[in-house]
Amino acid sequence: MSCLEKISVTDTRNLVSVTLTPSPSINILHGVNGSGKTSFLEAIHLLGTARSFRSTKVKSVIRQGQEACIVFGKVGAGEHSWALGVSRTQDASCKVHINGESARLTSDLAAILPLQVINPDTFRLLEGSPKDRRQFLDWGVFHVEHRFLNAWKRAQKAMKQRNAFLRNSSARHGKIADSLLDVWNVELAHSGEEIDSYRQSYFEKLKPVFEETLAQLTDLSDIQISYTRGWDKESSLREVLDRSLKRDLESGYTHWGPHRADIRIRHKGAPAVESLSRGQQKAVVCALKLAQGKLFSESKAFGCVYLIDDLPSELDKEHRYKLCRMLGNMDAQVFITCVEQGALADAWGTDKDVKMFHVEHGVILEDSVEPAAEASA
Ligand SMILES: Nc1ncnc2c1ncn2[C@@H]1O[C@H](COP(=O)(O)OP(=O)(O)OP(=O)(O)O)[C@@H](O)[C@H]1O
Repeated sequence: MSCLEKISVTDTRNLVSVTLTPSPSINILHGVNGSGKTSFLEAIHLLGTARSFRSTKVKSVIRQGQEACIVFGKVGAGEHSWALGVSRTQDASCKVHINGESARLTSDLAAILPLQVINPDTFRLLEGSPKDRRQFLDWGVFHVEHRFLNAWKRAQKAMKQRNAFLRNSSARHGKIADSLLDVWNVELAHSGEEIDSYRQSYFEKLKPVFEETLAQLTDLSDIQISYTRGWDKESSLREVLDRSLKRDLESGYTHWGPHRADIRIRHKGAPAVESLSRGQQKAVVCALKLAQGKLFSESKAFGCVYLIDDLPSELDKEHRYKLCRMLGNMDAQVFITCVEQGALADAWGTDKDVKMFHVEHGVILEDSVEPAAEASA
């Protein structure tokens, strides 16, 4: 599995200077509200993506009064090991180092430290916009299909150019304009079909794993998930782009394409968000995230790292413990936050390497091992 063997965090929210040696399996961070638990997960996220999962404004992540936040980590995956370093400064600049060398692409970080986040935002998979579900889907596709990123970039570029053309009425006349539009239509149609084929084949693998995971987690039945590609399933994207040109010109943007893909999640035929309780919704979104982690580790020689903020919230004891055991059985390193130390204390058997950390005013200390346990060790 991909495993964070050591991490040092400096000036990230209320964490002044924290160094931890986590368990390769389960790590629990407990402490009262505002102590710095989520900030620690955020620091791991910075290390794996150079971004926060809480805010698009990097300034809010840097400790007040400081110039930069810095996170270092040592990551082991199979036989390989990497030293990662990420720093973000007040002027929004970003420095990424991989094994001492400066790296340009944050996608390089994501490939080394693949992260799965489960937090209150994860509910957006049900209640959010198609963009949230596309991002979820594309995380999986990106990690299993290396050609996806290139196709995605090509589609983004072609879409941007096509939309600029649609909006610019003075540039829309004459033969040159027609041939330019044709170039972008061809490029968008080509890359869009390619993206769809990767998404479709990933979704076909994800669906049964999701259904099996959900059945293990809850007795909820009648949940259906389906993939829609973003344009009429009977026609090629090229045909659809040509057909919708008049409408696209009127509104100044491209109506159909891979940017409209979505995953539909329904319960008894209606949108799941409308009929499921909050706890049932959490079970569904957790099953989606767990399924994605399982597929990931099947396709790679290593598993991903889970960041789970406030695991106990919304779940009763039975579902909480089921989720914990399923996480424990996965090929994954897990970081969980909770308020009460006892909330998850006996969720795993003694065979699991569980480390508990107490978080208080931005200081994180590993819980001392019970004297009795020490004596018998
Ligand atoms: N840029 C910053 N500089 C310094 N402190 C900050 C900054 N941003 C947030 N804080 C403070 O950091 C503390 C830690 O917040 P965090 O969200 O990590 O707490 P938490 O332990 O996850 O709490 P909860 O259980 O309520 O989710 C809070 O007291 C917050 O006010």
